[in-house]
Amino acid sequence: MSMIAAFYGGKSILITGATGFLGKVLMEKLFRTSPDLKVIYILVRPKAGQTLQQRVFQILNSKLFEKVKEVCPNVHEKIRAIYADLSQNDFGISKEDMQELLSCTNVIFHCAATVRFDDTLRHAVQLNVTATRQLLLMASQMPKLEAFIHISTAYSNCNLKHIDEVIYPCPVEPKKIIDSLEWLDDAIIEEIAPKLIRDWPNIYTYTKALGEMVVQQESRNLNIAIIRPSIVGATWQEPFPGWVDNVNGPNGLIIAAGKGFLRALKATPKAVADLIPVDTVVNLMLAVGWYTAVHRPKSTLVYHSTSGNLNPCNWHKMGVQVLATFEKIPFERAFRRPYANFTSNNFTSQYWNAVSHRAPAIIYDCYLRLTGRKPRMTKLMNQILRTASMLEYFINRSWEWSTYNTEMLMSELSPEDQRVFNFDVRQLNWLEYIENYVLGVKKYLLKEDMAGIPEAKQHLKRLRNIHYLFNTALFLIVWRLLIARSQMARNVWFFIVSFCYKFLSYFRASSTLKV
Ligand SMILES: CCCCCCCCCCCCCCCCCCCCCCCCCC(=O)SCCNC(=O)CCNC(=O)[C@H](O)C(C)(C)COP(=O)(O)OP(=O)(O)OC[C@H]1O[C@@H](n2cnc3c(N)ncnc32)[C@H](O)[C@@H]1OP(=O)(O)O
Ligand SMILES: NC(=O)C1=CN([C@@H]2O[C@H](COP(=O)(O)OP(=O)(O)OC[C@H]3O[C@@H](n4cnc5c(N)ncnc54)[C@H](OP(=O)(O)O)[C@@H]3O)[C@@H](O)[C@H]2O)C=CC1
Repeated sequence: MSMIAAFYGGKSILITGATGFLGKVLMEKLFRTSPDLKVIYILVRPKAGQTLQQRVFQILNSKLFEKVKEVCPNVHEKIRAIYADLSQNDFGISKEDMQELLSCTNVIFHCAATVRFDDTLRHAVQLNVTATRQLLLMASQMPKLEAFIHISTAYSNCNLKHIDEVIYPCPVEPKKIIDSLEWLDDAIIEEIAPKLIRDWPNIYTYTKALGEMVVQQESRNLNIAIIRPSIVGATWQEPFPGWVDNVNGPNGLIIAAGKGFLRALKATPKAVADLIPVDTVVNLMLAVGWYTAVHRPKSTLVYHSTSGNLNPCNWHKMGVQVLATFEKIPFERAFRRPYANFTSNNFTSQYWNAVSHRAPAIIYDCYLRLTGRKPRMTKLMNQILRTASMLEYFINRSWEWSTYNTEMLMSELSPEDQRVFNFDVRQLNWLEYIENYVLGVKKYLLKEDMAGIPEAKQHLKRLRNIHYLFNTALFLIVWRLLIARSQMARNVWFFIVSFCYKFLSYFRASSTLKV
């Protein structure tokens, strides 16, 4: 019998960010392993014209929840969506709902955040810092609360090279920043933002570091733990391999590479690609929830959910495997044949951007214009290059995250729990994982049918022939121009032709002699 699964039985669990990538996988696993849990409260806002109920309905009827419906047929009754907008000071939760949350909640998983790297400082502080403080305040009024699990990121201290499982202080107190944002206007805030974030690469990682500090300062006598995942990728095993549902992190780049738009990346091939499967993160979260509630550690423990120091894989190996999978399982209607150049050199990267990205986009747009259609490739390419440049910081460096607490927790689990809530990334086979990942991107993000693979392969062959034809034509044109204009080129040309002629004559003569 799994102790962790039994712990969540009969519990009321509050999840923020349940409609996000991590949140959905967390709910799925909870329902599947502890179908006897009492209720999961999720804080949701209406979005894209959908009401809360429509959003929940859509999640529960997605492929991700297929297995859940078998083990927990009344899952609809066990999920209670509560209107909340975390960017409002009091979350906008109604009095009755708040009363119910305060009196019933046993465990909180705080996943909600803005994960955009380019968000405004005001919005990012509101969500990643102020909302965390507000939630902690709510938690302090919950008499039945047993554990509060805060999800941060392994990159919250990416200005350091070696990162321990401790909370590092930020140069400016979060409270001071929250207070000053109340009276400063937006223009001034954006002006001071670069000075505030100092050596953090973006507002996201900076505000996540502030969020951790808030957790430390406002923890009161709560049982709190912080989990820091690195780059969260598709599912490894559960509920099935390769599930993904957004274009964040590597996903968008895999699409761009598979469709042949992105053929070069400024990346350091030997740098560690610290990917961690989303189901591994979720298993750790549930184990931490149990451990924090049952063992009540004296201080706030931080757990790293990273792969680099236990089972490292570098960007080169990852890239090669991604490309190998594109060969076997190509994406449909590719713009060019997938190919990728990883270079850490600035000049080479600029060169590849010009030759492999911008030039083909301009040529294609000319073709669209000539055929009376609206040009769109340059715009799309600029968007991809902007995204790639925002991720560059993370693919050109390696970090060392210590994992003492995570390993300690692993050793505390019973063999059954180690199996059901497996977060031992040493067991991960990267080649198999990456293949399933790319397949998952094709199936669940691009919604492409496997039946289309022969046609996709045929299309890639056509692209290869066009590529050869184009290169040959280009070579001949350049050569023709050179010969017309330069005596030196003419001399080289005559030298090559006479050399070939002499070689052929010699070959013919020697074969006649043998006969
Ligand atoms: C020998 C060698 C062989 C080599 C072989 C090589 C083989 C080839 C290899 C192939 C690659 C394999 C390796 C990959 C490396 C991965 C590195 C990952 C590092 C991740 C580090 C993460 C660390 C931190 C982890 C964390 O802790 S947290 C979570 C991380 N947080 C994020 O990942 C948010 C980032 N994103 C944004 O911050 C915003 O996206 C923003 C970027 C500002 C744009 O912003 P904007 O321009 O406004 O654009 P959007 O409105 O967002 O989107 C506008 C349109 O672009 C689309 N689109 C959004 N995104 C992406 C995206 N990525 N990629 C592509 N498209 C995207 C969206 O669908 C929309 O399309 P549409 O709807 O218009 O059709
Ligand atoms: N993905 C990754 O690579 C990594 C993620 N993390 C951390 O994991 C956590 C979850 O990330 P992930 O699932 O990937 O992110 P997503 O962007 O997929 O999910 C974010 C969640 O936060 C919710 N949210 C955002 N703004 C509000 C708001 N104003 N009110 C209510 N809810 C809101 C979103 O709701 P809605 O659907 O309405 O937008 C969504 O449910 C975050 O804390 C992130 O920092 C850490 C490391 C890596």
